Amino acid sequence: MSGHINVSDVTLKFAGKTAPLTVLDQVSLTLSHGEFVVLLGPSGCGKSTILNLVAGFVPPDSGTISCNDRPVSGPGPSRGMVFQQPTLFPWLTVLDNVTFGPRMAGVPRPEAARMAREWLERVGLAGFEQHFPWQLSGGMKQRVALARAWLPNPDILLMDEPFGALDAQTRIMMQELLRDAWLSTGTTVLFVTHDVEEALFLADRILIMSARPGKIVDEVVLPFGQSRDIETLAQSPGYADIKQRILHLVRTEAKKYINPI
Ligand SMILES: Nc1ncnc2c1ncn2[C@@H]1O[C@H](COP(=O)(O)OP(=O)(O)OP(=O)(O)O)[C@@H](O)[C@H]1O
Repeated sequence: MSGHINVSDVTLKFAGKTAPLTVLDQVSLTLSHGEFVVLLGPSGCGKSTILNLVAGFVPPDSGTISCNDRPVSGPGPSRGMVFQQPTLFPWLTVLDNVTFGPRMAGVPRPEAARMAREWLERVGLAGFEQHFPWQLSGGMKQRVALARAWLPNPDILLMDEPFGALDAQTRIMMQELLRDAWLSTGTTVLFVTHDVEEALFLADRILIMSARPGKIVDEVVLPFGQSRDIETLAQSPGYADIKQRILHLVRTEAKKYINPI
């Protein structure tokens, strides 16, 4: 099925100083087509590693990962990735950055440019096609990264704290932009953040991870519906209780780093 992610019993170890470091311990999670799922958990618990596994950048030591019912054996165009740093090519214009992937995949330049202009307009960058990355603010660069990730129409977007480096106001605008784009495309999104309010605005479902070795320890399904207003969401019934529950879960796990059991 398109946009479906299945991570089953995945364990991953990295080489440590003296012994292998178990980063993920029998992690399982499933995302349905079009779902927006946020991973929350203490620093170092393996959130980015889960994205890297689903992206196909690293293989698991054991367990299986499949997307669209096919085993993941490497990166592929059905899975886009957005990082905290926008990683644009500094020597290419905005338009050439956004069309780079499709052009490499053989899409004719005029067709790639037409699609890129559509996406640049959607992310509020019409008129900036010929600018270079150094002429853009951090938020504008991240808009370019969003347009670039969405242009090939991926089934799945993997987002690793994409707004973590932005100021509070820009961050809110980017969250609204992302939610609108997600609602209109139906792309499945797996999103990593440390920000509980960001998770509450964006997600259908929040998965809470334990301290390392990472496991999924809890799941919160958000009852706020599709239509969310970032200014008034906090007044929704249940918001304060859900936020408190999530903060408690995340803080409990984070404290295990400070006071390991
Ligand atoms: N390539 C690697 N080689 C060795 N260790 C690694 C590698 N990548 C990640 N790690 C270790 O694996 C653990 C999990 O890293 P990961 O980046 O997935 O955590 P995270 O939950 O995303 O953290 P943060 O929230 O701080 O970004 C960390 O202890 C990290 O040092």
